[in-house]
Amino acid sequence: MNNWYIDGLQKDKQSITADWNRHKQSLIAGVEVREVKNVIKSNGHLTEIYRKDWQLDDSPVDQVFQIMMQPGGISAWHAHESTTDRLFVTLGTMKIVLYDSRQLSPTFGQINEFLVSDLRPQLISVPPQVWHGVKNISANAALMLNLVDKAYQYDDPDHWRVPADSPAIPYTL
Ligand SMILES: Cc1cn([C@H]2C[C@H](O)[C@@H](COP(=O)(O)OP(=O)(O)O[C@H]3O[C@@H](C)C(=O)[C@@H](O)[C@H]3O)O2)c(=O)[nH]c1=O
Repeated sequence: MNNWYIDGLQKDKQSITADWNRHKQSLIAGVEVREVKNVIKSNGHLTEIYRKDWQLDDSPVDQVFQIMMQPGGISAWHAHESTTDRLFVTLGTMKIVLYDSRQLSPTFGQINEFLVSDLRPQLISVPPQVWHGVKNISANAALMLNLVDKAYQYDDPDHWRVPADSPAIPYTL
């Protein structure tokens, strides 16, 4: 009997698996995710960030840079014609959202949403031409590394943007 139902109620769908992995979201074509476990040490912990032998993608690491984001800070939407980003949150918790606008892609129109944190580290490889946006959902400043396969070209940045509230991307950060 559901005589206790009220307007607008919704039943939860599965969000997590029995071993605490996020219920499978099918990845946008070309996106790779590598979950990393923190190695607890007597004086803190150690976290691997990138290894070539993880074979996440075929391209090298040409540059590594770090972004510090204020609490609640949003940096969106970005895309690169030929550069692969590999995003790794080293401090805090960030929401990383991807959108596939590639018309010939098998995952055209798809959104991927990741909650990434130093508590549960992940390396996310974002292929070229996939839109991405990030939001610091922590109460403190967050740090994110980007390990790119083509170093930043000061005189000709491989960087396209649309505003964070662009109706062209069906997601509100
Ligand atoms: C990437 C980069 C930027 N810059 C300069 C350019 C600019 O004046 C300033 C800020 O750079 P951006 O506008 O690219 O930063 P931002 O808008 O925060 O974009 C960054 O955010 C994330 C989510 C991405 O995906 C990245 O590709 C990255 O470019 O720093 C460098 O000097 N060296 C670099 O390697």
